[in-house]
Amino acid sequence: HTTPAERALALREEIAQHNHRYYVLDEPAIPDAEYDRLFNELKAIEAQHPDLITPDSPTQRVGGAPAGGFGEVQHEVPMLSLGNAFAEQDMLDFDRRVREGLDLPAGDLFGGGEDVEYCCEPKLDGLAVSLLYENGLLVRGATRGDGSTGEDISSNVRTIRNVPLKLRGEGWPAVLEVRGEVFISKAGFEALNETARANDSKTFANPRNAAAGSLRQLDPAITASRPLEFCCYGFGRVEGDLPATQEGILQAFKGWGLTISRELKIKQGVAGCLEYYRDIGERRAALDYEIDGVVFKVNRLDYQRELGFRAREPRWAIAHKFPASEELTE
Ligand SMILES: Cc1c[n+]2nc(N)[nH]c2nc1OC(C)C
Repeated sequence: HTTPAERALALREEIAQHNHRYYVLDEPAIPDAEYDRLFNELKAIEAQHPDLITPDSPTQRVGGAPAGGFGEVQHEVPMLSLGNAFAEQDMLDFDRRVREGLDLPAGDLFGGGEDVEYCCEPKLDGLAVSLLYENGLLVRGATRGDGSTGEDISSNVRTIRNVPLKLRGEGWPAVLEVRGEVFISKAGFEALNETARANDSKTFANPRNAAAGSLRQLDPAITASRPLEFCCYGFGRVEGDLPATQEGILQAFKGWGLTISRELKIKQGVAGCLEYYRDIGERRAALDYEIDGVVFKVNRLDYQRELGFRAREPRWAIAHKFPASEELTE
């Protein structure tokens, strides 16, 4: 015999597992009807015993609109933008500055220089967002804003289905601020505009605008109706330990139920970065999300700290952008 509290806990865990499989792994294990039955059973128990409702319950994804608009959030660790590389020479200069900044031997025509290891991934064309987890629970979401002050969009980020309300597994820091991109896929964007046309309401110019417009709705139920997704790319405030490399941190995030880029790769030296840039450039049209470049980050965290940030952007990271596309938006 299980008590309502035990049954509610078991259902929360089982539903969280199915959410992870469906929205993060894209490998559902049960038909939607079975999922709905579990969800409705939990809603019924919570209706009879409201004291059993917890913030990480899947029934709490779509809350009420924040009274009086979005509050402000001060970013303890500024959310800076990236420096850009446009031509190959810009990448060579970036890598040289990195190696000089780390006092690594430059080598000569006959080699001998030590390659810096870079963590590479596509630069999603969405909206930078910060998610704050305390003791594994999602407690706040915020936009980048001007990098120091953003908007509190906690009730809206909770509706993004691949954002875990509670981190999975164990070993996560007591305080973990995850940073990443909120975006809408190309397929999600087409479907959204198809629906807008059918309802004679306004269509969106591009997926980035659609994501921004959807995130800044005061009513979370509207946000919840939009096909928003989140992909992590970094971190901000941390109280506790993280792995010693960019790639190790992102793999840890994946183990905690967060989504990272499937295109994440480690490359050696600037030659490896240019190879990655060409490869993603060739496959760009086939990706199901819009990107405006690729991002290279020095993989070792001790090197990142040693290089630090220039006035407004890190010395240890750069976005290598694709030429702006001339074709008109639809
Ligand atoms: C602004 C930004 C944007 N992006 N996008 C990716 N993929 N990585 C990444 N890193 C960023 O900033 C780093 C300094 C963490």
